[in-house]
Parts: sequence; structure tokens; C-alpha cells
Amino acid sequence: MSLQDQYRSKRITAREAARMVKSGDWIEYGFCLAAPRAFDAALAERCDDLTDVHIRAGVSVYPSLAFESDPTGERFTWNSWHFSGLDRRYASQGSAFYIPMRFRELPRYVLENQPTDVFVTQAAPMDRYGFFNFGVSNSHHYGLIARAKKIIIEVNEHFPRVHGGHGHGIHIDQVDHIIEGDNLPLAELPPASVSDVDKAIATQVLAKMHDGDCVQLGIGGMPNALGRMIAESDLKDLGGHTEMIADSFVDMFQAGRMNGLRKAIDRGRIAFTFALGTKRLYDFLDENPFVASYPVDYTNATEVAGSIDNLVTINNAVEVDLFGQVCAESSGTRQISGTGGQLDFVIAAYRSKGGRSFICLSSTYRDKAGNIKSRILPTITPGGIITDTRATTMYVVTEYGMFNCKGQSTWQRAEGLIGIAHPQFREELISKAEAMGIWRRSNKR
Ligand SMILES: CC(=O)SCCNC(=O)CCNC(=O)[C@H](O)C(C)(C)COP(=O)(O)OP(=O)(O)OC[C@H]1O[C@@H](n2cnc3c(N)ncnc32)[C@H](O)[C@@H]1OP(=O)(O)O
Ligand SMILES: CCCC(=O)O
Repeated sequence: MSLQDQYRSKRITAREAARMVKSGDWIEYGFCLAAPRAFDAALAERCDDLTDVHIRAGVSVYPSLAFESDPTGERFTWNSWHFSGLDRRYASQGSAFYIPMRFRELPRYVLENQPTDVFVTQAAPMDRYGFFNFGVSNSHHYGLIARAKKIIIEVNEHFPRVHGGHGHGIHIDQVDHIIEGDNLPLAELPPASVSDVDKAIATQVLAKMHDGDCVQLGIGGMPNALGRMIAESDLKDLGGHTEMIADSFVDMFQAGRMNGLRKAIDRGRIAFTFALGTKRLYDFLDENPFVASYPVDYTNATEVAGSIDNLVTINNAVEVDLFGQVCAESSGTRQISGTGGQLDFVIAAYRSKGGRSFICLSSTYRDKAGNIKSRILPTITPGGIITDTRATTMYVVTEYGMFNCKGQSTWQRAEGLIGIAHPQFREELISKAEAMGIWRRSNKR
């Protein structure tokens, strides 16, 4: 059968696809930008016929009409590999839950531990070789393709066609059904503006960077603000090896800072596993041989990322305690985001010859009531999740300075981390450190 005949025989409407879902099914939506739109809307129409349907997603960027059609949580349960603001909102309603995940391991979870009745993902229209490209969300999709009982592709003409190492598309032979979607534009996450705190942190990180470094930037406002400041620096020959690619990589490339020519692997290319940014980024990714989309168990593998010399990883955190433990994902028991790839890259940076990992955070945070709170705390807020254990943490950076935790004893960590806390909180932190037995009488105050 020709590719076009196959395409016609597999094409169905979104409603026909949604009618295949049964009560009790586990459905996985494409990761982040690749979550389906038309299928989700058609599934919402089936709300009254179904019970106990489980939807899995990650870094959700499109409101789910299906989930929102069921205020009881008895028909649809939402399960997320990584919370976005939308996932946080769903969780606060009581029927959405976080799935603990170390991102590099995710393909194996879906290959071995998670049933998947239906995998449905958006992708670019079929190319002349019969491939549907989903390179903006490569992630763990190959694992789902291997295990899902039914694979449905929702075609979207706005999807860029992204070059890849592997895992960035699916051939029509492996697809069960094709939906021609509504061609809605991809969600956009505009870069946050660069604050004075970001500038103070960037100045310190830039002082530790060299020509030829290979950069990973984590999710969130601060790492990407730092990326923009790297674009404005005079560094040259930088490389990119990251999990999420954001607009700041376009800045670094277009400013002539990043060419990847000193990388030992994927030379001359930025390796990444998913994209989230603005249309400018999606246009940059389209047919661009400078980028390579890979599954997450390649980008985030410590043995892969760590094999690149001078890997510099820049990630954000919610809290750091005086032992150097990093909480990057919760506030007490309230899940904010997820472990994601942070631990993967913190470990990889230390494995890399000349590598450096930077956990960058503002020294304070204003809570919902307007009170200023220190992010450097004696201990992580009770119930908080440790994303990076104290032995894995390297540099912690605030607008007041930088401290390298590696090899430092508990009293040195207390002194060093209090030294980069906001001055208003230092005396209180010293008293707590004394009470915890990690303050030496001769420590510098
Ligand atoms: C992507 C890669 O290449 S791999 C590695 C990257 N992955 C990670 O680092 C995973 C963990 N890190 C993260 O998810 C992010 O960096 C974060 C959450 C630390 C920061 O992300 P941002 O989007 O910049 O956070 P932002 O400042 O908007 O805050 C997000 C939420 O946390 C809340 N929050 C932030 N700090 C605190 C705090 N100290 N206490 C309580 N709540 C807090 C905010 O109020 C906001 O909640 P709301 O939107 O529901 O009101
Ligand atoms: C899981 C995607 C984002 C992250 O690593 O933080």
C-alpha cells in the first residue's frame, strides 16, 4: 500500500478516536507542547459515559477540556510527570496528582511499570518518507510507542520539523490512527524579564565561565534570564546540551556565542529533548541542522552529558538548607514543579571534566500575603522534597554571593550558605545553626 493509501485508511475523526476509550483506561498525552487538542475536546464530550479514566501528561500547557469536564474527579484523573502552573491549579482541585520522576528514567517507567492503553500526541504532518515529526517533544515517546496498545497521531501544521539524533518521530507503519487536528498554534511561554537579582547572579556565574563551555539551562525564569545575559557576554565557542530548549538558546546562537564546535559529541549541534518558548524558538527549530532532538534518556544520561568537557548547568531552586540540600520542586508538601532533570544535570556536571553546576536562586521570596521569606533556611520546610541531596550540590548562587558546597563540612556549609543569605536573615540562621550543632564558635558571622 502506498503511504497516501495507508494515511487515508488510518485517518479518523477526533470523535471516532475518543469513542475507542473505555472506562478504566490509561491514556498518555504527548509531553508538553505535544498534548492533543482535538482528541482532548472529543474526550470531554464523553465525560458522562466514562468512569475512572486516567490521563497522564507532563508540563501541561493546554487546558484539558476532558479533565475540566469532570468536577467530581470520578471520571477523569490527571497525573503529571512535572507540574506547570496549570497542573498546580488542577492539583489544588483535588483530582490531579504528581508522579515522582527522575526525568532520565522516564522511558523505562513507561516501558516497564506503567500501563498505557492509548498514546495520543500531536505531530507535524506526514513527510514524504512517511514520518510524523514530534521533535519539540521527544522525551519518552519512544517508550510509549513500544508499549501503548493504541497509538494515535493528531496532525498539526504548526509543528516544526526538527532534526534529531533519534526518537523525534514515528513512521506511519507504527501508527494506528491519524486525526487531522484543528491546527491550533503551539502554546508560547514568553521569557521572563531580567531583574536586578538575575543580573547580580549572572555576573557571578559569568565570572566562572570560559570560552568553549557547554551550557544546560533549566526550566523557569532565572536560568533563561541568565542565558540571555550569556548572549550579551563576550564568551565564544559555547556549546549546548540541555533537556529543555528555550528562547535563550536562540539568543546565544544568534549573538554568535554558541556554535558547539568544541563539543566531543553532537559537535556543532545543540542536543535537547523538549522545547518550550515562543514562536521565534519554534521557527528556529524548524529544519535547522544546528539542533538535534533526542530521547531524554540520552540528553539527561549522566554518562552522556557528563562525557562533555566543561559542562555548565544552571538551574533554579525554591529553597536551600544549611546542609546544602536543594528543594527545587515543592513548598512543604505542596508540589510546585518536579524533580525533572535537575538532579541528572547536577550529577552530570560534576562528572564532566571541568564541569560546574550552579543552583541559582534569589535570596528571598515574597509569599502570597506579601511577607518576605528567606530561601536559605536552616532545614527545608517540613514536608518539602529534596531534589538534590547535599553531597550532589556544587555551587549555590544568590545575589549576595556564591558558595561551592563540594568537600565542605557541615560547619563550613552553614558559614558559606549563611554568607549568601539575605543580611536580614543571617542572625536568625546563625542561631538555628548553633542549635543544630553545625556552627563552630570561630565561624565568621
Ligand atoms: C529543564 C532542564 O534542562 S533540566 C533541569 C531543570 N529542572 C528543574 O530544575 C526542576 C525544578 N525546578 C523548577 O521547576 C523551576 O526552576 C522552579 C519551580 C524552581 C522555578 O520556576 P519558575 O517558573 O521560575 O517559578 P516561579 O517563580 O514562577 O514560581 C512557581 C510557583 O512556585 C511558588 N514558589 C516559588 N518559590 C517559592 C517558595 N520559596 N515558597 C513557596 N512557594 C514558592 C510561586 O508562588 C509559584 O506558585 P503559583 O504560580 O502557583 O502561585
Ligand atoms: C520534566 C521537565 C522539566 C524539568 O526538567 O524541569
